[in-house]
Amino acid sequence: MPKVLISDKMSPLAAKIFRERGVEVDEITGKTPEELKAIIGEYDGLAIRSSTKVTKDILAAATNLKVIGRAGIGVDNVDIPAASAAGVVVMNTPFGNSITTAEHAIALMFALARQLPEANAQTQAGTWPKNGFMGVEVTGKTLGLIGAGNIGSIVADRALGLKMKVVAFDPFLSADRAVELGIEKVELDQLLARADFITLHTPLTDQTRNILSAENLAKTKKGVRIINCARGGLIDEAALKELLDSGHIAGAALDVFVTEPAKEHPLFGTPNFVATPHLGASTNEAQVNVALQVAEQMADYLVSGGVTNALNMPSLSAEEAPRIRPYMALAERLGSLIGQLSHDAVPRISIHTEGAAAELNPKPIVSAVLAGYLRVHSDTVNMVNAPFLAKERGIEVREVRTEREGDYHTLVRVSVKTEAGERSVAGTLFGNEAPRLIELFGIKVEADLAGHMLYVVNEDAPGFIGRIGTTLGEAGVNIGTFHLGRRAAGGEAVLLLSVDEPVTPDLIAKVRALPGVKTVMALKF
Ligand SMILES: NC(=O)C1=CN([C@@H]2O[C@H](COP(=O)(O)OP(=O)(O)OC[C@H]3O[C@@H](n4cnc5c(N)ncnc54)[C@H](O)[C@@H]3O)[C@@H](O)[C@H]2O)C=CC1
Ligand SMILES: O=C(O)C(=O)COP(=O)(O)O
Repeated sequence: MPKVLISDKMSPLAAKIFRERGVEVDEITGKTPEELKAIIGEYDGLAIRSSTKVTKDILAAATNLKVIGRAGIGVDNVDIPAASAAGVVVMNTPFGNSITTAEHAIALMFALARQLPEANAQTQAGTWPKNGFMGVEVTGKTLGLIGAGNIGSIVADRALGLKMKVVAFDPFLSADRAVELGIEKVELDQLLARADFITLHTPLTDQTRNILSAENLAKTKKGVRIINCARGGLIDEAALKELLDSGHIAGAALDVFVTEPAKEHPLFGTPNFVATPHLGASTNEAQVNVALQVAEQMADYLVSGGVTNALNMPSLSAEEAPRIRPYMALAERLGSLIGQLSHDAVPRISIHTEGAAAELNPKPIVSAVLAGYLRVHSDTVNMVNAPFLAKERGIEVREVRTEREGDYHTLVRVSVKTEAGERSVAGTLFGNEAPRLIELFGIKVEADLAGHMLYVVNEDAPGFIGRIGTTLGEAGVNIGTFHLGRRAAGGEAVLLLSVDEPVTPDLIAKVRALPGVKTVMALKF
């Protein structure tokens, strides 16, 4: 039974779902990295929020780990390249807490506009500060959105409802989408110059880190109010403090900090500064959504191999899975075959799908080819880390699709670039599910690729088949299937035999000694 560790506070529904789906679950929160390292080796799955940091070091100790599930959106606390290299799928729940987080941004905007936290504190302290808190209306003001994805678009919708004007900087926002959202797409400098309120809704990446740098903060309109419910690290906190102190920035509300938990901070106590402890996603509704979703997704993967919302692997929906799985098996065997037959590193692998195969999502097929190819040289390769490893090894991966059918209703061809030129193998599915090799280096040969096999290239000449049968018989090796192909009568011929036991070096030597044999190799699928 697969076993999952929930290492951050999560709705009890997550554990309930895991158990219902036949997954054993432990809930152990608040561990230090060292403590987590000591126990992570026992688990197949790790369910987290933002507190657990899944570093390279933790992953190195996670010898059984197959999936990390983030009950939330941001995955900057997970070393995704290291997880990919270790073959661990990383999933998140991209929509479950977006409304809640957008609402928090709007709440913080009002908190700033009317200085609610300080007015509340002073009122309850008994000073009745009626004249101390002059606010601003949001109606008619310009809201500058940095990042107009899921959360940013919801914030925009709510802000338009509040009669604000919304301008957005997001290089990936299309003009059509901006029109659909009723917002104006602008460059960052324009946003900085025009916005009365600025709210951030991008992930933390190398491109977004410090997007509100000291230099950019200095370009903002005097009296601007800034809200960050996305990630610490997007704003230069020291520059923010200076500009709040100088009065250039009229207010700032941060839900997220460069270092969390932020138990002390130079900004604390600054007038017009509002802080919440990373509460963006903390509503009953959002936490139920993300807990249910993460547990379902992780259980799907651990129990049946379904992949949803993975950040380092192509998704495979429940509808797609039955159609695409036989292709993945075919693709993996073709990748493995060409890997076993090519001795040198290849600079390029091309995957060509034709006919019915070309209508499918190509990503799982490509990943399966690469996994089959690379696994020849490493036991730790799988569908998750194969594209990553191929990139690391400098292998260019090309994908070509031809929807028109050729000789076969459906076909997958894998070609590698070698010093001797392009070499390719091709296969099809019989009855839409049984993988069959149909072509090997330009020679038509129809074969199952399964179990232990012997691959022989020889000169096509009478008597050869008898001699090879005798050689194997004398060695006590039972032949399962026998497949033949040749370029032309009397030319080069290919023989693929499946045998019941591993092919020994001794048997290879005996076959190699037969007249007319050019190449002999043991293959394994
Ligand atoms: N405070 C909290 O508790 C929560 C924080 N978050 C944070 O909010 C972030 C955004 O979430 P979603 O809207 O769901 O993500 P999303 O992926 O739907 O949207 C992000 C947007 O940022 C844009 N973007 C990327 N690079 C950019 C750049 N250099 N400049 C401007 N825009 C850029 C993207 O094009 C995209 O439209 C998450 O990555 C997470 O870090 C999410 C949930 C809760
Ligand atoms: O979903 C996100 O990206 C969040 O930042 C929410 O974080 P949390 O799950 O509340 O620790």
